[in-house]
Amino acid sequence: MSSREPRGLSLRAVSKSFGRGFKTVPVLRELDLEICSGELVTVMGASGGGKTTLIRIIAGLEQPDSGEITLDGHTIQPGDVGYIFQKPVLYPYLTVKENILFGVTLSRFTGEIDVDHYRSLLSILGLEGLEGRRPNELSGGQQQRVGIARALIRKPPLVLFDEPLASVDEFLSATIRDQIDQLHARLGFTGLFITHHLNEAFQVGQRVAIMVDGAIAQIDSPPRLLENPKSLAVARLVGEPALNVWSLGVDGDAHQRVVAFRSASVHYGARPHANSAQARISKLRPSAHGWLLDGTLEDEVNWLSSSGERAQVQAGERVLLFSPQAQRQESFVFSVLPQHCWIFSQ
Ligand SMILES: Nc1ncnc2c1ncn2[C@@H]1O[C@H](COP(=O)(O)OP(=O)(O)OP(=O)(O)O)[C@@H](O)[C@H]1O
Repeated sequence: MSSREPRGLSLRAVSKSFGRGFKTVPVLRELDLEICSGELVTVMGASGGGKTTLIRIIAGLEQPDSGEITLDGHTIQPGDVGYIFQKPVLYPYLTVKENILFGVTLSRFTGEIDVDHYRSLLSILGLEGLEGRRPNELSGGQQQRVGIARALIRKPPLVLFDEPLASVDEFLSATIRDQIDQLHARLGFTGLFITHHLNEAFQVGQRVAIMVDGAIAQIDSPPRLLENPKSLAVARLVGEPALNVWSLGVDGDAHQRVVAFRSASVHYGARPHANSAQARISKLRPSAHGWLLDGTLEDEVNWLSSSGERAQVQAGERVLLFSPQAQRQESFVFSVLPQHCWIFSQ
């Protein structure tokens, strides 16, 4: 491999549509993604957005219509990939040990069984003592961990996780996430973990790729995604606590402009400030993460950047939102923390 060839997983302009003629549905649209060698990245996106299609294509289970996919500069071979399915696919008549070792004993992957590696997988995944059981004698979470051990037994350089925690509760999910992190630190594989849960996306791996309309809209660390989403679609997907989106009308280029802010950043009882924008609240709706506010801005001057494009409200600047009740109850005033407030043109 020449020094100019990329290390890690590289996807360039990968496209995929399903169906034919008028019924063609584009699922991936010239998707680009670069993952460093040894990095674990989560891909988060809405349900039905194409995440499973993406990793099936990387694994060679589905063919792309166009685009290029390489691992460390080479075409990916079946033996390069460990695949963890949403629902573990275990052989019902084989024991836990036989299921885990199945891949090593297959003739095309013939190799020595690394007993130390096998033992460390059992230990990290909490499967010790269960080796003689069959899948129907295991809980769903234990079956999923057997599936993870089976995918990792050959130490593949690339590991693909297809929403493996979708059907376990949050407590167990947190335990398995921690085990996946330990395995990644120990084995150093390049990994892609797909999910539509924000918690999972933020707690597994180093960076999160946000998938919107069949492409990666932004790839960043969790704090950067929270503080500086590049578009309204990204802000909505990382929008727990709930995101309020208000129209600011149309700009000079006929783009719709909106201001978006998180409910959790709304504070009550703040004092008016010289650098404030005012708004009337027309409706308050409760959500699990705070109030969702419908309203109209009365003074938007301080919300605009000098270029008139998307801007984050300046640090130290206060944005005040007055509720209709304020006229009757003088102290009913909201303020929004500026670092959780953005302007988008779309
Ligand atoms: N083999 C197929 N034939 C036709 N359409 C398909 C096929 N596989 C997937 N699709 C469609 O492609 C779209 C993306 O599906 P995909 O399973 O990749 O999404 P996803 O993001 O993984 O969803 P989820 O999070 O709900 O699992 C869906 O509209 C789905 O119906």
